Amino acid sequence: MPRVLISDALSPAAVQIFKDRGIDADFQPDLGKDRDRLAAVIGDYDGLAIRSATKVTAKILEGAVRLKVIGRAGIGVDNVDVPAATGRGVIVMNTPFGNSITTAEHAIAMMFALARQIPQADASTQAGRWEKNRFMGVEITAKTLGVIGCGNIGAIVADRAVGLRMRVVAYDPYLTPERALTLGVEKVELDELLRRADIITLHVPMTDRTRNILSAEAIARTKRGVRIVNCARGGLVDEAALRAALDSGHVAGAAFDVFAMEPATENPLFGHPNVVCTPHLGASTSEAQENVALQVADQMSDYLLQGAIQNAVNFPSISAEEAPRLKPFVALAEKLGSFLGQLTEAPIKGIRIEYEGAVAGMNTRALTAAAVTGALRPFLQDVNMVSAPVVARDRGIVVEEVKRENAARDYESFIRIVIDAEDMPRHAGGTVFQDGKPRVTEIRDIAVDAEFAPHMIYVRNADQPGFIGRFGMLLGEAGVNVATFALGRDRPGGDAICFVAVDEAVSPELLARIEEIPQVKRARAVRF
Ligand SMILES: NC(=O)c1ccc[n+]([C@@H]2O[C@H](COP(=O)([O-])OP(=O)(O)OC[C@H]3O[C@@H](n4cnc5c(N)ncnc54)[C@H](O)[C@@H]3O)[C@@H](O)[C@H]2O)c1
Ligand SMILES: O=C(O)[C@H](O)COP(=O)(O)O
Repeated sequence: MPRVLISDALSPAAVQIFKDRGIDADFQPDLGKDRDRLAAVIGDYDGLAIRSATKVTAKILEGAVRLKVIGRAGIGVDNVDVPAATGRGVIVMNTPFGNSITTAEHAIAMMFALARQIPQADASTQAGRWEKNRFMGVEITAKTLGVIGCGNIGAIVADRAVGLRMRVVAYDPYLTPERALTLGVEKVELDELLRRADIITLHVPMTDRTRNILSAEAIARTKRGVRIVNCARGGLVDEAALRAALDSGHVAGAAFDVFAMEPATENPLFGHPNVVCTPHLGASTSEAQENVALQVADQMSDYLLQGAIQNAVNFPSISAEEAPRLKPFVALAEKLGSFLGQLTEAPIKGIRIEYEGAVAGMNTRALTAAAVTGALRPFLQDVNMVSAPVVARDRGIVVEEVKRENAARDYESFIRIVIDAEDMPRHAGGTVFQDGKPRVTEIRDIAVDAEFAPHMIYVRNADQPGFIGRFGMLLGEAGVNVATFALGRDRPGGDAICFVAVDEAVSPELLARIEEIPQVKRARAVRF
């Protein structure tokens, strides 16, 4: 039974989903904050379910020997070292929509809190001071809201702001004019947004390009009296520069839910009278937490139990309906890749995967990842479908896909793999029959028909009489039982191949004796 560790404060609904799906879920909501303890136990789990409090570093992943999937019950995966996870073959998935409305509502609430100084007025009133003249607010209506990042959350904020009769300008290089029109927002460049906005709200992910997007220089270009809301990520705004701009009165107020350092116990913004802070509460409603917990538990279970992949940030999706149909072709691609990889002795320069017929319309990215996995595994034991494309890229191996939807052969689907190594190119092809079993149907342009078996012998020989008898005799003398025997040749008396499944591992001595048969050019033991 797969084991999942829940190391953050996910809704307990997730535990029930895992249990119902037959997965052992260990609910330890405070464990994620203790990196040493997490590192000590992570090796026992197949899945890790987190929110933002668990930092999954490369060091923690070093001990994650069983880990197959990290599920983020939420949106941002910047607390996960995704390249390190990918390198170890671990899927990282999130729930990209489950908390969007809730977070957008928090941003709107923060905007109102700033405009009417509600937290400050509340504190003053409850302290017994009736300071009616101290808290003079501003109206939201007809003000210009500048939305930086108009994706899922930014678009909801924009929609709500239009409903509040605000003018909305948005800076997002990926926002299409059609989408802007639908949302009722004006698409502008960042400079124009900074110049025009009365309130700025950030909704971009944290990337190298967005880090410090509101730098000291950018803040200096904003309208005097601007208010700034950040419910996206700490580090998007230069906090020290913002504090200086608040102190000088250039910025009238700031409402922050996220901080450069979290948990934020100290921060340059703290203590300023026009600052409102919440402790990363953007996603914290019962509705959003139930959404993301249920979704992440289902997604993780689908992957651990069926191989279905949804919302992975480091692998293409494979739907639950698609997974069973894809499975035999994944096996075929991996086995063909493995066959050629086992024959390859020189460094691999390129891997080309050709898809013909119905398979060309399937999820070929997953199949290609499987083929590359097979090809690399003879050299790198730990590689899997998640890590293989990255491992190949890092080694300068060019991976290429060719698709022909019209089947050129007798098969409904055909996969051919060509491995270009420094010594020579090698290729083999195969298909999946009705029985769901992958078969190799072509090796070196020679037609053959063989199933894959755990132990096989591959022989290249001259098509001359006497070979099969001697070969069979050697196997018999060595006590090796033959399970299946497939032969092929390019023409009578030409090049021939022989692909034989045997019941046990083949010794190097037996292979050497096979290679001594006069017709044999090459004999190799291969395993699947
Ligand atoms: N405070 C919270 O609790 C909370 C909750 C949920 C999400 N978030 C954060 O909110 C942010 C937005 O989430 P989302 O779901 O809307 O993401 P999203 O991917 O749907 O939208 C992000 C948008 O930013 C745009 N973008 C990317 N780079 C940009 C750049 N350099 N300049 C301008 N725009 C750029 C993208 O085109 C995209 O439209 C993320 O950082 C997420 O982690 C915070
Ligand atoms: O990216 C997110 O989904 C938010 O930052 C929410 O984080 P949380 O799950 O830790 O509240």
